[in-house]
Amino acid sequence: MPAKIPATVVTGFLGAGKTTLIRHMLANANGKRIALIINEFGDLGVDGDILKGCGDETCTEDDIMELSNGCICCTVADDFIPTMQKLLDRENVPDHIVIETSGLALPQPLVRAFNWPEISTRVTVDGVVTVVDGKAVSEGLFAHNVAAVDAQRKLDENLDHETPLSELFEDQIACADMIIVNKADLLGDTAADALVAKLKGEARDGVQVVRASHGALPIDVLLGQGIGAEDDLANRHEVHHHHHDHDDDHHDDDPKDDDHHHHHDHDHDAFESFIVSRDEVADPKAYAAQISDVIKAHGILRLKGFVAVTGKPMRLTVQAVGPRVDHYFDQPFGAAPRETRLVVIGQAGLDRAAIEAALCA
Ligand SMILES: Nc1nc2c(ncn2[C@@H]2O[C@H](COP(=O)(O)OP(=O)(O)OP(=O)(O)O)[C@@H](O)[C@H]2O)c(=O)[nH]1
Repeated sequence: MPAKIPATVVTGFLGAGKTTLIRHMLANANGKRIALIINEFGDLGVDGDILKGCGDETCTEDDIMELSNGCICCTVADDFIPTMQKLLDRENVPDHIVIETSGLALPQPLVRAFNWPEISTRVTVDGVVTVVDGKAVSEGLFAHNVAAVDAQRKLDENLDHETPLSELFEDQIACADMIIVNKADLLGDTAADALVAKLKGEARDGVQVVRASHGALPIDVLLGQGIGAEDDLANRHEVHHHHHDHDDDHHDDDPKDDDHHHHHDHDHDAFESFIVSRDEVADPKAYAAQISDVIKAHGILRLKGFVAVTGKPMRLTVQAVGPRVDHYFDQPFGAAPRETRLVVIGQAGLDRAAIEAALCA
């Protein structure tokens, strides 16, 4: 039987730096043929576009597959498994598969999907890499947004009850084989070391915790862990499910049963996303400041997309994680329509009309 193809799952909260890390990895692939599967939250394929537009010969459009919007654990049969099969049936099979989950995904259901008979004999989970926004986490947040997290806490009657954000974060840590404390450039050495030590204490035994800036890590550190995570699910507790569902002892490896069982254990409605379109923008710097104000006023967790700037053939890529807004011209619009489109992601209950109005002003 041919050796199984290794697949690495890259997970981590919204804006932690998953796409940046993958981009660095592709640019330094040393001839390894890597196929990518991307699962984004929000209908606008920003991460896919950024990766396809990066110009590295190692990431051609052919090697990037996007899962349709949605929660992986509920679309395994319709979306993930067929996508994997397509990839595995190619003549030119990849050396390695990298899967970027949405920042709001629980990694466990995805790892569990590797036990489905349709793919279990042909691929294995090489390892789960969890990217952490070091700056946000060392400030006591898992998203760089005090207002949103505080608002959520206030809604909680029982102080001990975890917020959906911290549940996600804990699940992503509990499933990790390697934790990347990213954005180390924004932390002092002392704070970075303290966070590494703290996460080492929280992670399972033997989990590596490493620091990085802009996801710059050697490919040999990230890939080739050889863990076989799908055989080790029982050790990757889903914090949320254990605490809140005491009848749940279904942590065996029957994938279909488990998938069904978890179908609605987590609340998809806890988060929402929509796209805002507008006409051209005159001044990129002023518009970035405007976006930052809107984010603060409305507790938006993540905002990203492309902006058409008057007189510029290049598109302006906008990336906001909490109130910190990055913007840069990355490439010409090319065949894509010359328009401004931004995806807004936040906890449910965003004031869409007001946000649209403020972003279009
Ligand atoms: N200062 C700093 N910024 C970073 C670093 N890594 C990523 N960023 C920036 O953080 C923003 C989000 O990075 P992405 O790589 O898109 O994050 P992501 O985890 O893929 O985001 P989602 O897919 O939306 O969950 C971008 O503006 C990046 O340039 C880092 O190490 N340091």
